[in-house]
Amino acid sequence: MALVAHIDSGKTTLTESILYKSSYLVASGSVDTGSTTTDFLPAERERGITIQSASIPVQWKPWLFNLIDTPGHADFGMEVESASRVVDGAVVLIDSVEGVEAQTKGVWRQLERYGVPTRMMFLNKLDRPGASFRSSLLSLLTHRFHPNPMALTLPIASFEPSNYAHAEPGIQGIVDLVKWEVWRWDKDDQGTRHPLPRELSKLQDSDIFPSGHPLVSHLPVARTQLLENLSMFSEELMDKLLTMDSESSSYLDLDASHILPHLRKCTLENKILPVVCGSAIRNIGTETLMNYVGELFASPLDVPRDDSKNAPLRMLAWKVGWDKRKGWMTYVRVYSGSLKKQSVILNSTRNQKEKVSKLLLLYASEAEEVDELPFGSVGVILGLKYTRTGDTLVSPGAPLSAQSTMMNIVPPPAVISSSIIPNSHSDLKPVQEALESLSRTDPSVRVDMQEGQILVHGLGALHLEIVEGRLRDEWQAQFEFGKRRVSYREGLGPLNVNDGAMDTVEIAGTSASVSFDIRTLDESEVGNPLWDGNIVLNKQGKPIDSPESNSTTPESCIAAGIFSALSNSPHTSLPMTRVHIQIKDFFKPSNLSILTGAAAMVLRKRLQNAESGPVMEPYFTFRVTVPEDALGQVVKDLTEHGAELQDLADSSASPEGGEFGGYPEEGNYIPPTWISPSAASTSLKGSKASPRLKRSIQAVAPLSQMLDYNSRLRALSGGHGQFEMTNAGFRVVSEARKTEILREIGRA
Ligand SMILES: Nc1nc2c(ncn2[C@@H]2O[C@H](COP(=O)(O)OP(=O)(O)OP(=O)(O)O)[C@@H](O)[C@H]2O)c(=O)[nH]1
Repeated sequence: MALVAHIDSGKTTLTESILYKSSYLVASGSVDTGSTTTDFLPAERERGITIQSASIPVQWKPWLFNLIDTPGHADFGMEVESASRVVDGAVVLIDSVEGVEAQTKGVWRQLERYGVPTRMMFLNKLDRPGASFRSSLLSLLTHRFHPNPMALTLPIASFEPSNYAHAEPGIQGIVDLVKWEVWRWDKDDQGTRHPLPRELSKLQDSDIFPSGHPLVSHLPVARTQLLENLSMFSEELMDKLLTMDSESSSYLDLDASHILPHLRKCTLENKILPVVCGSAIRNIGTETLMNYVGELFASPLDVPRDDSKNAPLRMLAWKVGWDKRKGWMTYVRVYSGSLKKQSVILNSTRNQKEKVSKLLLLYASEAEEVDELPFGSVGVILGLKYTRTGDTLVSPGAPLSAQSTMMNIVPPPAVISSSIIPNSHSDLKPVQEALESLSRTDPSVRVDMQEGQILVHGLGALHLEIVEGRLRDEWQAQFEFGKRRVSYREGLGPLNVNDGAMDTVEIAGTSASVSFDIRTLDESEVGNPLWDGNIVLNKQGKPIDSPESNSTTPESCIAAGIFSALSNSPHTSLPMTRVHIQIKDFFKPSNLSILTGAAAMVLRKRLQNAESGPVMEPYFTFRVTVPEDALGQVVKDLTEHGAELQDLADSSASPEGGEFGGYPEEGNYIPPTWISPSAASTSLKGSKASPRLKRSIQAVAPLSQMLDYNSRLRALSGGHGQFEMTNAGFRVVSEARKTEILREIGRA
């Protein structure tokens, strides 16, 4: 199970709270004092952000979870990508002051891409002034997360009725609408549980809510709506409700045991999106969340796979780490069979045998050595030398059918690069080795040589900063970092040559022949705008994912040549993207290894003969929040830097459901605004222009124009502006901009 969300939504804080509640920690740590369990890299503790995802086994009641805390910053998106590939469930956190944010959508897309079977939303930070349960729930509809978000719990802002009238912010308790109980936190972080009466009259007289408390009359309405909405997806529940009298009982006497099986089925079938709430920092709502994760999420047994405990061993390496003392650490999820220590396994992606030395279960930075990793577990293998993220591992004797590789984990595109200059000649080799090791632990870091210079490519400016720090701290490399440069791409230009002709080249006296079909990818084949790459197919039309380090078949040798030629266009030396190539035919030479060079030469010649293609540059979506009085200046600066404005909003305005493009509110229970009274107080502010009122702007801009945006925004807003950015994909540039780019890279 993974916790995923936009940066700063509280994932690490919630992880601490879960560990604390599951008795793993004596007292929960804090990101604000740098004492958390999962953020253990020095850079994570210094900055209070998660950079690498950490996996911890957690025993919660009868359930055993592997909890993965992932980074929220888009620059570390590779970690979410890998986690999404291996989990059966994800809890998506939302900061209830902000609602759905840019990266919430980013991680949601990643969960969808890998088909994570079960998901739940946790509306966090309800203790904060300005938090709104209603607006956050509505933002799930407006942003089209799910047509049926279903609130299973509601926040109790206060047990004192008059606080609702005076718009006192906060959260003191939670109502569980399914289990029909109230959780109450007085001062400490231990909540007490109180079952609610099953009869309306008793509910009104109960001593849980003092008389006049607005929730007393609202809760039966909320439960009735929840059950009626759920019954739309379950005939059995509907039949049951029809036999009950909703007027007199409001379905209050229906026990949770009659509701949970329907909730679980609808969650597994993705018909509803369960929503719970709380405040991670105060340990409010953690237990209810974990109970629902246990009760509703898919277990490895629910997910339809033909694998099982007794099937042959099959694992996916979802992350590779490096530790000074332990060496290479390969994080795996065991999909079938079980793995014993001191055994030999086969990396079926690379066709390479590997020796397992030790097996570990990790508790963030602490490790426990075990003899076996059973089916369903997430653990670490020590001793593997060749395995990389995304590789499939099986037992060497496994039947061929079990050796097929699983869906690969594809790193998001690199958009920024920097040159690395070793301090002296003797530092060159250690720097290269450090880079090789680092890119093995983080496949979203790519390294190449261009005109004698080492270039390191990453997902954003912060990513490169972390790379720089890790090279120095973890590998003690001695180097200087050059100027950061945006990464550009070239597409395929019109082809001039006779398509598909067999080209023969001679290398070292041996001749080899290859032919390809080449074309530009269609829009429909690109699919996700963030996708960046080429499609290479073998003769039978099967995709070849990435160049293998030690190619053994003629076609993998040819593919290695294709990838090498595409990494560097003959026109601009930029990497080529969105090219579709199929190997059409080849003549196998006596020496296989020359096929790689031959394929690269043939392809390069074809590309040279083609006209030069469109140049593309990375665009980012910027969400900028500034005081009203700085708005004009900030907008002007954005437009001057080539940004396209998408949205201007009063940042305190709550998104209304049913907005253009959103899912309709009908058929959903949407609580009233007063449920979180602090939100009511915020919306009373009105929209009169005031220098304190914050406004937010959303714009899409070329990254190249925004590298110094941090300092620019500081100057424009007197230090009161904030922004966040997410990758919006590569876009084709105008002819004028192409000339500028070619000049910048020294090709004009
Ligand atoms: N008021 C309030 N603050 C919270 C809550 N949960 C987390 N925070 C604070 O929000 C900030 C971010 O919390 P983190 O737990 O680091 O968030 P994160 O989502 O793990 O952040 P990244 O991993 O960097 O994406 C910290 O200052 C926390 O103390 C909450 O429930 N209420």
